[in-house]
Amino acid sequence: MSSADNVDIQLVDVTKGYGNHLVVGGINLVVPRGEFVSILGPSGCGKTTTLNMIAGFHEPNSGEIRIRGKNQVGVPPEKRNIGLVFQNYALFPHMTVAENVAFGLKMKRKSAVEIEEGVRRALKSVHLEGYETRYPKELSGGQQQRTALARAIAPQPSVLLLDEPLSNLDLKLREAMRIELKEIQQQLGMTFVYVTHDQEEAMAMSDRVVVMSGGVIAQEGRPVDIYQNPVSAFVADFIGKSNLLSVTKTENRDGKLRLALKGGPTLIADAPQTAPADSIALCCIRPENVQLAEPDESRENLLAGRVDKMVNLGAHVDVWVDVSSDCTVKAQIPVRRLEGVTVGSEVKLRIEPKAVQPLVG
Ligand SMILES: Nc1ncnc2c1ncn2[C@@H]1O[C@H](COP(=O)(O)OP(=O)(O)OP(=O)(O)O)[C@@H](O)[C@H]1O
Repeated sequence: MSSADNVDIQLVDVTKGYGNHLVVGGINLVVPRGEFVSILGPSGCGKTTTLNMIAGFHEPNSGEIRIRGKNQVGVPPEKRNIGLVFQNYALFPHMTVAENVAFGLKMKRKSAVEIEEGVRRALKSVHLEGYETRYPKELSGGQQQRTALARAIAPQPSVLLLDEPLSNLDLKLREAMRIELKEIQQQLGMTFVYVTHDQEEAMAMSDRVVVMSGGVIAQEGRPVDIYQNPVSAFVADFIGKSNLLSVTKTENRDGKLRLALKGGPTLIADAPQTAPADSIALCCIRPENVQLAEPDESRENLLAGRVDKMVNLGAHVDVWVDVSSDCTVKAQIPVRRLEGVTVGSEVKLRIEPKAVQPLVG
């Protein structure tokens, strides 16, 4: 945990409800300075409500929101030293790019020289030098979003809050902007809190991902850790692709966790065990961690089965293998490894114990 003076945002037991509907159910979060944090979750899980409370548009029912150590409850948005880039936070159409970017600096009553310098610096950060005199309608979607970003960062806020800022852009531009946003954030060294329902976006840009479900934090951590060690079926399913296989019996023998899958086959799991053996109801295996074994291979964690379905996706093939009448495992196999394998083939799958993640139901 970072020391207190290195923390930009802290949420302490924050709750928010509308009528008797609790939409944020007691959130604790610490965002250190310079971190890119994504709040990720399905529609309605409370992401925007959480961001709006940090911004000051909504007050929490209970708990504290601290920015750089100071409780912000009761402090209006314009006094919070935050920048905002929201999907619907449109540019002023009657103002040029430079005037849009100057807006926040003017509100802060900066001098003409400071405004000019601030606009120049912000436009340089987002690679829009030369566009100063254009109007928003003369810009592409990506350029408009970069202008909105420049407008938000020009007053040099402590923290930038972004709510689905890329969702109106087409896929190609969205992917390009992900890389650009991350680079800009790193160059500025500014704290970014980014709300999205797009797990790829969150994984690609964030230092840390906070997964929300039903108004609470389901898991938080580095993208790689969340991907490799989801703590629940919800997180495993929401982040990336996964096999979620039913476990009928769990046994801890010789220091190894043995999971009996529905229909008979057993897998050994070598993953941090976060729950008692008898509460484990599922295991998560990522399809890319399932390999084709040699026919004569003999070792632990081999599953024999019959190919049920194959979908060729170019570089790899998704292969569904029935390993019992009640259990199908999906594997992602490089095309070159699949010679001679067709639907109906008998195959053997190999899954490393560290790729088997036990989960409670
Ligand atoms: N002003 C309001 N009055 C009543 N209910 C609200 C209000 N604002 C949000 N809600 C409810 O709170 C819940 C969380 O909404 P929120 O916008 O935070 O979700 P979200 O995770 O950001 O979803 P999305 O990705 O769809 O924007 C939803 O069930 C929503 O209907």
